[in-house]
Amino acid sequence: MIRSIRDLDIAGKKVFIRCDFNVPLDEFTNITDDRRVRSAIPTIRYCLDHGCSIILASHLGRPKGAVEEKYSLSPVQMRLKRLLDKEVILSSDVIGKDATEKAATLQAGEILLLENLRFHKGETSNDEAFAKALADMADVYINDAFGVCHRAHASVEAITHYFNEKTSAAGFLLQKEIEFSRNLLRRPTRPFVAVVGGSKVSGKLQALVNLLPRVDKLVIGGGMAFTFLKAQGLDIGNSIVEDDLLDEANRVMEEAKRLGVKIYLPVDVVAAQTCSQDATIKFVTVQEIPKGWMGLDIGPATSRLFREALADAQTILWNGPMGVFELEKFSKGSFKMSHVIAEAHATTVVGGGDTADVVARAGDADEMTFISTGGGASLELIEGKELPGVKVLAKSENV
Ligand SMILES: Nc1ncnc2c1ncn2[C@@H]1O[C@H](COP(=O)(O)OP(=O)(O)OP(=O)(O)O)[C@@H](O)[C@H]1O
Ligand SMILES: O=C(O)[C@H](O)COP(=O)(O)O
Repeated sequence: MIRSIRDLDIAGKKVFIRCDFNVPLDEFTNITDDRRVRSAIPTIRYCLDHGCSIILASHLGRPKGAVEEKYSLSPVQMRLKRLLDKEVILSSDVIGKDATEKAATLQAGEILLLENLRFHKGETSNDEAFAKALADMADVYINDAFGVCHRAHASVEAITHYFNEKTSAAGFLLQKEIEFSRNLLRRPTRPFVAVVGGSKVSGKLQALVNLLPRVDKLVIGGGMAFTFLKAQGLDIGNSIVEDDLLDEANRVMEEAKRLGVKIYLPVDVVAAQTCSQDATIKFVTVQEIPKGWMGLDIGPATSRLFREALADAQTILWNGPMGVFELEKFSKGSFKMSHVIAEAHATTVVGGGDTADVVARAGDADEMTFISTGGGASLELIEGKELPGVKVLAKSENV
């Protein structure tokens, strides 16, 4: 069991809330799906209702420990202002003079958003000094960032070393996510089919290995598929691939065979020489991707194959788009997948920032049973792993 914000006495306190505001942005840094921001509102409102001053913190994208303007949390600040109908101050640094001064003078009812945590290298290295500097800003720590709970990062893990059971807990979103995944997906109605795609192959391959004993079928599309296709000996041109994971991909396929889990891979793709909206495209089988071309979406035959694979599913878990859906030319496979899952007579669970964006753009959000704000995090939870960010907030006998 996880400690809840409701278990704490937060009245009038300065509360640090770790959120996952890692939202999809377009080329003009407009937020294309604000689900992760909207999902944080109940916890923020609860703190406001209890007379707290609030420090919000999040990462956005994967800057490498230095400031990169395109990853500023400024679009999130604007969206929060609109959703809360309230001023939200954005600090210009993370633990520097601006952030610490603004945090120190924050009054009840005021909200400070720290700049992107990953602008500081201490975040991803789970650095104690960085975590302590964050912790020193507040009296209470709340984790509401389900999407990043699988990362032992400073604002998720090390920071909890500076709080105790009476001053740290999970927010409402984190509690809801954990409850849902644990209750429903540990005892799924069968057939249980997992559909995975996207581009984070290294981050999600291990999750596939652990998912195998739990699922009946595994559908692999998106950028993820090419590591598997290459492992099978196919020439995939310039498609996205992780060459050092070919053996691992083969092991997944062997293990699936041993367990009787059927794996479905693309049979055709939409290929182009460049990943751009004005690129010339070709529909080719996976055996015929021309040299110098790359697969950027699943093709129509694959969409049909995947639809058939899902026809008898009673539980569907989808994580990772089927193609580069951000560009209209390569979005059809992802939208078709969204429609198929939305129409299925099954319990349907969607996870991941971009995957949730696909579902929203396809107009299918209301048809899904549950849309998780976590991608990698929800996969790891469903595999049965203990997430570092959740473990540190476990309820003990004394609370
Ligand atoms: N064939 C492909 N080639 C290159 N990139 C691809 C391909 N298919 C999908 N992608 C990219 O994958 C990205 C999304 O993958 P990702 O694994 O991050 O999914 P997600 O739903 O955001 O999950 P998470 O929340 O864990 O990040 C998109 O930006 C999309 O353009
Ligand atoms: O989008 C996500 O899955 C989370 O925000 C975690 O992001 P990360 O994969 O860059 O750690």
